[in-house]
Amino acid sequence: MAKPVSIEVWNPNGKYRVVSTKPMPGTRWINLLIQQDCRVEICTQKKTILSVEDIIQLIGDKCDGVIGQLTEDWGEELFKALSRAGGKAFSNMAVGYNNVDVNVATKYGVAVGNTPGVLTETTAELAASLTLAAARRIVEADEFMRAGLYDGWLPHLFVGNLLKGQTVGVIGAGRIGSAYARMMVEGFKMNLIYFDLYQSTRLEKFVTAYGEFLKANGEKPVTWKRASSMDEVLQQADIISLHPVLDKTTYHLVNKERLSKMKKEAILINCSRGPVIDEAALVDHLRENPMFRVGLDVFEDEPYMKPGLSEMKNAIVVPHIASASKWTREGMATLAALNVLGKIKGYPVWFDANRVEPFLNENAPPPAASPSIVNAKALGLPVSKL
Ligand SMILES: NC(=O)c1ccc[n+]([C@@H]2O[C@H](COP(=O)([O-])OP(=O)(O)OC[C@H]3O[C@@H](n4cnc5c(N)ncnc54)[C@H](O)[C@@H]3O)[C@@H](O)[C@H]2O)c1
Ligand SMILES: O=C(O)[C@H](O)CO
Repeated sequence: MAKPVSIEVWNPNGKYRVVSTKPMPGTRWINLLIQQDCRVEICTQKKTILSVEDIIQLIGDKCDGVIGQLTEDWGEELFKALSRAGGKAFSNMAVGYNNVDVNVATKYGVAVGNTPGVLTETTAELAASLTLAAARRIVEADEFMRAGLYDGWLPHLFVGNLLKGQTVGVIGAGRIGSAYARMMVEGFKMNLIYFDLYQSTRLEKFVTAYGEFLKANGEKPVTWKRASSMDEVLQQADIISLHPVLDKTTYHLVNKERLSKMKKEAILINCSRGPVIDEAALVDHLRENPMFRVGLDVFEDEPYMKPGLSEMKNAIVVPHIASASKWTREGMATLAALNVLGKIKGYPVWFDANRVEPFLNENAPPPAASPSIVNAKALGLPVSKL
């Protein structure tokens, strides 16, 4: 029998019981739920990753909806428990939902929400930060300084890579991949090569227009290319940033063979999901190719790193913080809460999950809709443009 989990309760007399498996940033999300007659219970247990048993306890006998986290395993057991408690809504506080078995949720009639859009720029900015940190060896140089090793300027000290004029490769040019591509192209005048299952016409138009602007100003224009295979990106790019969803097609997308196709001095960035890279193969590659560098926000077996990774000087590692800006995290909490609230209240689903701004405006009430429900079609939920 699992130990009881500690909770904090808001609006105890609310009609609908909504559980959040973690305290989330800001208070707007709590207020929005309370205003719509919800009793909000927040798990305050000092345990980073809750087990399935912990969450079943939190769900209890009566629960209308749950806001959960990407560290939780939302499959048969949890959706069964939620459905048994009368629950009809779940939302991840994340855009990625590879921790959720959506088919199982649909089977139990539970809507599954996620939080796209609000984290696009914040996540792309972290990918850009890792790119710069890796290119200019900032973490190594910082450690060197703090260790008291600096005894004067030297021509060879921490020489890194210039980005201007080099080629940035993006795998998965969706919301975040495209935002990152624009930052690198516009900010550092890099040429773009990308691979995605779909064409990103907006991104291509952006690079073309910026190239024309540069040309008109007497500068070398930037260029773009849509690669016909991922290997083309790996072979041609100097910087490669991974932004696909994690699913069966992207598991170990970057493996030993693909690493060997990349330039010896390339930089690989991953702010998508850890299992997109075969991390053990990456450690070997880093060991054998000291000029190859990586910037990683995500890991295959989070919270752990594969043996050897933490010792590699040519790796920069941060703990899954890509969406960690205050505005974004508060916005994610709001979108997740509104996903759950919308289903509970019987509201329709918002017509475009990418246009979430009306839900984030603190000075106006949000639309009466769920911002983003990934199984809306399968559940036959109505769609609305309000
Ligand atoms: N590190 C973090 O904190 C963090 C933050 C936000 C998102 N993410 C991750 O980033 C992912 C992408 O988010 P998004 O909002 O840009 O999603 P998105 O759906 O807009 O973009 C994903 C893109 O990947 C492409 N894709 C899918 N399979 C592919 C394949 N096999 N090869 C190449 N491209 C493929 C899709 O066509 C799509 O364009 C999320 O699913 C999540 O896992 C991580
Ligand atoms: O998928 C997501 O949203 C991230 O991993 C956390 O922001």
